[in-house]
Amino acid sequence: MQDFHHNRARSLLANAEELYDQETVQAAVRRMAGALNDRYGDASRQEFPLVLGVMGGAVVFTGNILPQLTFPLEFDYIHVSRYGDDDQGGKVVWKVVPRPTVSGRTVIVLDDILDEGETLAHVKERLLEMGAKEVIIAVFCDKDIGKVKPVKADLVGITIPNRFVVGFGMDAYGYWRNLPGLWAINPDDLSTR
Ligand SMILES: O=P(O)(O)OC[C@H]1O[C@H](OP(=O)(O)OP(=O)(O)O)[C@H](O)[C@@H]1O
Ligand SMILES: Nc1nc2[nH]cnc2c(=O)[nH]1
Repeated sequence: MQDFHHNRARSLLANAEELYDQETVQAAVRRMAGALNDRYGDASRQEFPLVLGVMGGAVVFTGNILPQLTFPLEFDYIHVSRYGDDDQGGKVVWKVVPRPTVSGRTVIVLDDILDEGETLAHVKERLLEMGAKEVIIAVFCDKDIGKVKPVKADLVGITIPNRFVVGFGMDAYGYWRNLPGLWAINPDDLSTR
């Protein structure tokens, strides 16, 4: 079984195309951190935002950007999944829901990707229902799908082409969340697109 996964993961990567290397990814994260620091770093604002990472895909983005934020904040996470181990989205499934601490707060949501926008539209709606004062959506990448999305990101690292990507926290069939750059899977290797 381990052979199967090892070989499948290797073959997916061998056929994939690197779209953005590690340096480009890190430069985008630095730009995003700078933008958030400009907005929330002013001591006179007296704010204490709640930063929420959307697990699992946002784990790498979150881990990279958090140490670059220079203002006081509280960190927590939620866990939502719509793709599972598939390359096409389904129903939004909540695995860890937001805690009541969101009430009355400025909530900065960190996620790896805005694709069709269903996940973050759901997340934003739930946070507002729970009494968040304001929900700021910061996504590492925004996929150019050529359609209007149900939610807009307030801050985007990289706008990417309409390809299924892996790396920097994102997986294909459970593989390659650990890549430091962003790679597009070969369409021939996708099961449903
Ligand atoms: O804009 P959408 O089309 O809704 O897709 C975006 C969502 O898809 C990914 O999560 P996924 O469901 O793959 O779970 P994961 O984070 O555990 O990989 C990603 O982390 C986003 O949350
Ligand atoms: N890994 C991965 N997950 C996604 N979730 C929504 N779009 C994508 C994508 O392009 N890649």
